[in-house]
Amino acid sequence: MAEEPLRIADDIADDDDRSPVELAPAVPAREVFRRFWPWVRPDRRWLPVSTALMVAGSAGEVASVWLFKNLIDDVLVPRRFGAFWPLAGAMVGTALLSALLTFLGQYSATRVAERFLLRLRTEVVSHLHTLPPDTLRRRWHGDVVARLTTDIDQIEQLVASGVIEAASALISLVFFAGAAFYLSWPLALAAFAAAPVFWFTARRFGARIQQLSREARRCEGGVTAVVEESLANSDLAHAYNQQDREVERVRREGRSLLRAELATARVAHAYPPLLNVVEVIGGLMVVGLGAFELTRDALTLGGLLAFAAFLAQLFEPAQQLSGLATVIGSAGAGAERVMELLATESPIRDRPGARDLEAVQGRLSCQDIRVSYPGRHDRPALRSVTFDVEPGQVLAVMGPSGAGKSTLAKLLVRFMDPDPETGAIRLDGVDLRDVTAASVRNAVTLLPQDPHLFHASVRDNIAYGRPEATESEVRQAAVDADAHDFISALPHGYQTVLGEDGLQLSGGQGRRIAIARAFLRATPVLVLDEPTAGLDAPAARRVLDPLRRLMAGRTTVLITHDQALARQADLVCRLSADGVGRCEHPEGCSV
Ligand SMILES: Nc1ncnc2c1ncn2[C@@H]1O[C@H](COP(=O)(O)OP(=O)(O)OP(=O)(O)O)[C@@H](O)[C@H]1O
Repeated sequence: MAEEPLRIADDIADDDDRSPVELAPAVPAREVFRRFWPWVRPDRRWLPVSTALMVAGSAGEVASVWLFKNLIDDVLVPRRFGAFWPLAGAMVGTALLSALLTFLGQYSATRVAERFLLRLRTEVVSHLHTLPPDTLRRRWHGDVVARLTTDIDQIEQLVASGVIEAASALISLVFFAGAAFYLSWPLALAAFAAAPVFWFTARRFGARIQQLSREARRCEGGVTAVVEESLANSDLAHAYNQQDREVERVRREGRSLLRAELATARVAHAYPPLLNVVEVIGGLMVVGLGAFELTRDALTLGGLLAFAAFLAQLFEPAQQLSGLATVIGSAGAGAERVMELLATESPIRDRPGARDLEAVQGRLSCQDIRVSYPGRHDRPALRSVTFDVEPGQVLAVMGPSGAGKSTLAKLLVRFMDPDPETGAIRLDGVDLRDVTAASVRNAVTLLPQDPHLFHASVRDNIAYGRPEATESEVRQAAVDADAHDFISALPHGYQTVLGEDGLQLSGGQGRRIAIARAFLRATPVLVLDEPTAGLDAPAARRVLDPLRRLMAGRTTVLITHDQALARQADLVCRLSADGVGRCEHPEGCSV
């Protein structure tokens, strides 16, 4: 599902030279509004308020220009200085009021825009967190980050600030145009002859910009993804002397982005100067006609200058409105990518009416399950796996690489479910598919190989699964995990922020933090995925003691390659290379 839009586009691309983005369907503005309006809705009352304030600011500008006309006609031309002071006072007052209203309008528009961004970004992130890790891993993280930043920004520029700007530009346009017509309708008609040219160019340019900016956004996602992956694997790049290759990878993606951005810039930056040419021609026509009107006394000098000022003011909202085509184009491109993220569904969904698992004892059974990854139904990762583990017993799971051990761990925390129409995994006799995934995860703690340390204090890292834990509970968990001594020796003890000032823990210390985290959760079932893998013998020994304490009295599924560790288990499940499970007592008698 997640990959679908690109896959479809790739298929088409086989017999077409255009890029996938050019071929993917554009999202029309109406659809962008329909999909993203719910995140604007809580602030919808502010849209007219911001628009009204900005329009009032524009009205103030109209009034200022009108006062300027009076200044010329009543003070400068007749050389009557007496009328200057009241006019000057009125002009300053109007300018101040107009500045205040414009400020308030723009501030409230920014507030609406930022609150929209906050809501939508949080919603997309919360949707991403409904997806199991495998579904997320299938995507480039950098590309997801680009969708959460640039693409969401572009949607905002249409559905929140775009609405306010368009409405206030439209109303300002009416104000300035009304004032211009009031001053001299023949001049105004001449000036407005340029309007169809604006409209036509806006449409042509808008469509092209939409197409180009979609390609640019796709390339930007690629750059972010490669930079992120490259930095995340920097130790490998250094160790294998592949830094230049990593730089080249980023440069290659960057070149595609450069090409796409330049193509967009050629169109987007050609547009305003072209409009300026139209503006100059329109202005000259007005001056020529204005001079004619002056000679036949149909217009005063102040009137002509005020007219020119209105016209200049009018071009800004006109340009804003025609720039809307660009905004619509970019928002359509961003919307397509964000909608695709939101449409990615989790393969793990609670059944309607699924209840919570409660008061779990820890009797774990697995009956003849088969498990396949998406698109690999012909080659199941696990099949015919059966075992029964009583509360408090330890089941060691062994098997060669690729046999399906980690897949079994994923099933036990419901990152995946067994294939439909096959057996079930039961906890205290309840099929895990019949209860909520959250309650399964409340009963089962997974200790993955990677301790997953966050850039946060040691205390917060330990309390990750129970943020409300008291300081003494956190400390006790660290003591139980044999981590208290090295934590106390850190510069700020439990408040030391990991990763800050280059502070890294050793592999064994990291594991013990993770064990402390598991102690604090204190669930009846544990899944340990190769808890000593990657550690040297002394570090592994330091991890084993706290692990034994952790496992005591808890049903434990222990994935391991270590024969010595497996011998201490109550049961052993051996998975063959093709994912078939066979269970036995450690001594070799079949269960
Ligand atoms: N996300 C995935 N998508 C598709 N196939 C997968 C995925 N994860 C694992 N597999 C496949 O499922 C099979 C079992 O993988 P799994 O990771 O469970 O093996 P394992 O026994 O844990 O291996 P190892 O000891 O090397 O960690 C392998 O053939 C693997 O290629």
